Amino acid sequence: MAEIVEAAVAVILREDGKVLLGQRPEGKPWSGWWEFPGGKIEAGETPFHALQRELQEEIGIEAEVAHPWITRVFSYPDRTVKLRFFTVRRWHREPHGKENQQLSWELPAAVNVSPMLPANTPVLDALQLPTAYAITNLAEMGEAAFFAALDHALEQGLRLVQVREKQLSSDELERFSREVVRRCAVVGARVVINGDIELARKIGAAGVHLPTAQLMSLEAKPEGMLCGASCHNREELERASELGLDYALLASVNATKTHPDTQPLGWDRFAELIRELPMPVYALGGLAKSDMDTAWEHGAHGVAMLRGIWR
Ligand SMILES: Nc1nc2c([nH]c(=O)n2[C@H]2C[C@H](O)[C@@H](COP(=O)(O)OP(=O)(O)OP(=O)(O)O)O2)c(=O)[nH]1
Repeated sequence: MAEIVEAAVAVILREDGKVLLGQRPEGKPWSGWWEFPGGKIEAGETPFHALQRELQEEIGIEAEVAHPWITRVFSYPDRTVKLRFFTVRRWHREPHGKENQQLSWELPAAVNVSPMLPANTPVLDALQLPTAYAITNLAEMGEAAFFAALDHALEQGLRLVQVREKQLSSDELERFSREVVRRCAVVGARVVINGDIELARKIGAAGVHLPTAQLMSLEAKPEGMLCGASCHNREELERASELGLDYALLASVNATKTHPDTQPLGWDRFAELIRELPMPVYALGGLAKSDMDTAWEHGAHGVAMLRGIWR
């Protein structure tokens, strides 16, 4: 079996949404290709220490905090790499190329430098998922209050919404979903439809969100659309990873009104369950935007909300 190289890699995120990319210097394999700053984890080093050392050596910064994010395994012709990604939102000093390499701040949705190391393409897709994820709550709010809250949340920056309204007839669901898609499109927000791949395609939604039963029975990820799933345990998360889904929701972090009898996971169990997964995972269950930092600290991509977002 080919050697497995483990690396610690930093997604350094600026407040304007841009991430820092660097060009691999002369003399290294794949020189000239663009990558996230980082490098090999040496014997005896933790991933976090390797990250700090590489950031210091390559770009002269110190991460103030670095949160574990996703872990991706990729096979190059000569080696397999296991890339442990961290997000870094606060750091000390200004990054500069200490190895004479070019650096560039880029929007994940519109990267202007190339070529990118091939392992990183899905990572740029994952970075286009916003950190706040909303689930519709028409059932409890009624249409007028819901649409007012949706418009307000979109104005405040919401960019990803799941339509989940199990009480509606199929006609009502189509009508409601079309209206959500229409309002979201105005600001470029994406919509996923719970459980209905056909409806998602028919109305031009960005994708579909699979309830757990559908996740476990589906044989392949639906093509050409954003696709996530609801998970409650490691087995379901691994299924989502095998299918190559774009994200997962893991519930329930706290006790919720919708599922009062379910034993909540709590943050430590949440962090344990999502370790080393290749796709971003949102924390769900009794959470609000104010829980974002705690979610990041525990490895989540962000927070999914059914009630907390509409207040
Ligand atoms: N740093 C980094 N490495 C990546 C990324 N994507 C990706 O496939 N890789 C691969 C390239 C390498 O095979 C491996 C990381 O090793 P590296 O060559 O950057 O590590 P290093 O700086 O410690 O290298 P070296 O001087 O010891 O040769 O992971 C990425 O975004 N950043």
